[in-house]
Amino acid sequence: MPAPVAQPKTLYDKIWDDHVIDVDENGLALIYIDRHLVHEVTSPQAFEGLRTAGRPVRRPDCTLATVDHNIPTSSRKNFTTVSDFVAQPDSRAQCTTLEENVKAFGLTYFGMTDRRQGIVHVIGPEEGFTLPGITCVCGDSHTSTHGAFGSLAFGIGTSEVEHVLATQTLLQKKAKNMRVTVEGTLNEGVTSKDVVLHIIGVIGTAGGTGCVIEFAGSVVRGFSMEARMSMCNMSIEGGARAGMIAPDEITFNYLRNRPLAPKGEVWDRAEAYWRTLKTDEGAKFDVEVNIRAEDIVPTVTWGTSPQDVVPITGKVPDPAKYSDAGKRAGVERALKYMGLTANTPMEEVKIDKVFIGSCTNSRIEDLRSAAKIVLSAGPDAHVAPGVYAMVVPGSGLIKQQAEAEGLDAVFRRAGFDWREAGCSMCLGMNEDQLSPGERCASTSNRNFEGRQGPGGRTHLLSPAMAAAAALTGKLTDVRKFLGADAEAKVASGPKLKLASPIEFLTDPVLPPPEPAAAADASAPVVEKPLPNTESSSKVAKFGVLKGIAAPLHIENIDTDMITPARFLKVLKRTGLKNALFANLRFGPDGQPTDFILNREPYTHAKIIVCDKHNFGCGSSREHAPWALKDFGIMCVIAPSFADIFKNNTFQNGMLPVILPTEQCAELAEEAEQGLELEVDLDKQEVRRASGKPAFSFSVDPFRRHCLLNGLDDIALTLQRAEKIEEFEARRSQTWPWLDGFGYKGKKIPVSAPKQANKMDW
Ligand SMILES: CC(C)[C@H](C(=O)O)[C@@H](O)C(=O)O
Ligand code: SF4
Repeated sequence: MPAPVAQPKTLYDKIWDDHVIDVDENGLALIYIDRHLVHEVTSPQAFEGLRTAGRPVRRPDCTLATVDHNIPTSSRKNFTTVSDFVAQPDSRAQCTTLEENVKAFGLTYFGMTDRRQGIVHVIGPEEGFTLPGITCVCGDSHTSTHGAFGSLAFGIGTSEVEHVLATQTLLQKKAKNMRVTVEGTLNEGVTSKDVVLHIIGVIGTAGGTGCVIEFAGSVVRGFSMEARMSMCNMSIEGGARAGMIAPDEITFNYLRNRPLAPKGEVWDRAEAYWRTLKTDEGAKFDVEVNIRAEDIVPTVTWGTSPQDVVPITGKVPDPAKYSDAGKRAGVERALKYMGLTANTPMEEVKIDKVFIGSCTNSRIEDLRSAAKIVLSAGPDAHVAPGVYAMVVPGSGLIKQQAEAEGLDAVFRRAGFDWREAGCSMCLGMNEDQLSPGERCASTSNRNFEGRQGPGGRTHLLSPAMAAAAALTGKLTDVRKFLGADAEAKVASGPKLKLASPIEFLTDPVLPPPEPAAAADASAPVVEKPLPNTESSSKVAKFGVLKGIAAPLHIENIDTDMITPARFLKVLKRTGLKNALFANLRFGPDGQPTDFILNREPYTHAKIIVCDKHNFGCGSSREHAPWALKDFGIMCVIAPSFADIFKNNTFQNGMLPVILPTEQCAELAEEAEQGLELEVDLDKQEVRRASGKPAFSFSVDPFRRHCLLNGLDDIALTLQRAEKIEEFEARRSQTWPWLDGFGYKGKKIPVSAPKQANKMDW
């Protein structure tokens, strides 16, 4: 008999197949996780869960933690301890809690006195912790960034963080394959940020829902790793949990000699494997999108969703031109929030602040490209009067490299504020925030209502465009700063010395730990690798839910809207009742508005019915379902959900129900009349008080089983310990470089040997 012909596979298929430990009859797979990044906001409840259940972290060698979201970006010159330095009590509590947890569980941690500290999605690649062919997760939606290395990287909620800490695995259904190909030649002034904003404008914020996107084509192949990271970073803004790019020479050159990348013979073996990681000829994609590079011009957003993009040469859209009433209402709402008038040329939009930073655009090339614009405006270039512009490098090492190159001096001389590494004004969990009504040109990734501070208005753009806006005081076509004249000014400006990042990655790396190494002695109870298979967290059973349903008619309800950033500073899963839709429910004076959940009978709502798509998009914050639950809402009915949010609701014993838009609209209408609904999970139907026929829905069989019986995922997974161990043995044989090694136990001082005089710590 002839041997069966192997089906051509996509890059995603290959990585997926290499990580499946076990699959059930419904296609739910248990997959192994190679790399886990941890930060202070989404981990406290997960560590608490481990403690309560007496479980250790299964693979400290594959886990890396840092603080980024909450920390101040002011000078650390007088830094002594986190407790002294972080003034805001809730932020401080999250930072010190992470410090206690990494100590107790024996994890590698880049804290605030470590120059490797930085945004979690910047430090992973920088250190070589992120590698091709791996699975990589973090309690953060922009984990998609790491897909730029040809890895399967995606954000998870806090319950899943706990699952990974305890088991180094996750339960996943395979996603669909989507390919976005960008071919042609890019126009002058167009960067990967413009490309990805353009793509999101084409596919929409739900375009990639349920998919893993592979970015392909000559334009993507020509991009540096930094540019690729900016693209994959924003896959989540296109609805896809993960985006990826096949590894190639550019990837290998970036990784070679990084502290945590394999070395010597192991590198050769790894590289040979990495070279097989590309989509086979003839492999099938469920969705294909083709983009012409020539169609892209420098791009900005005008509204409150990342899909609200427009070329900088364009105008604020006119709601009157939308025939669909729902779309028209959406545009009107966004323009009102943004304080914009229809048909205003984008270049006439004045700004108050500029933010150059975030996990999308805070890497060395981003800073270089912004600095080049400043230089191209000549020696007298200065931030426009009345504008405040800040530059926040993505990590301490990037800051150091930028200072060695002289970029900080370029920015400072022109009146930019040069800060310390962190998430900063991307989401304003620290002091770096917009005031109500302020308008910001921002290199970050989200322009949701209130994203950079309540009432703040965000326009997303590239670092070069942000620098141009800072100098003119309004959104500006960066091409005005390009050309021969500009080049001449750059050439006659201060001489910048291009440095290699490797010069700064000089910290010693420890050898791999012994195979069975457990967490250090101060860790709680760590005897056996998989000790507790008893159900620990008592998830309440979901049977029939009867009650008032609150109708919502908003498209793309994002998790920033459900739970604004200032409420993420909790250490528990509870206490979030007032966080729910806080910016809509309470006015600036703190008084309740007439938002639906403040009105009777909806103050007692147990269900939300939304008749618009993409409920729960954006951030992976599990605080969104926690806030809903605290309010008393255990079920959300909508035509579609963002993937991470949907998962997070299940993890909390809540039920997301998907029904066709017309049925949601019918239910919303009954909800408007104050009629109750009855959601029956066992029968999978929604019954109506109006007596009209019930609507049927379907839920993944495993999720349904867990909800009906109140089962805990972690305990169920730990029952498969033997299979996990078998996989790990095979993994050590086949991909030995994946058994982590690194800095554990070594504290690296902030001052660098070479640039000590240049540091501002
Ligand atoms: C805090 C975290 C859960 C969140 C995310 O998942 O994206 C944050 O990084 C954000 O950008 O909103
Ligand atoms: S999107 Fe912003 S807040 Fe979220 S990880 Fe990136 S920099 Fe931090």
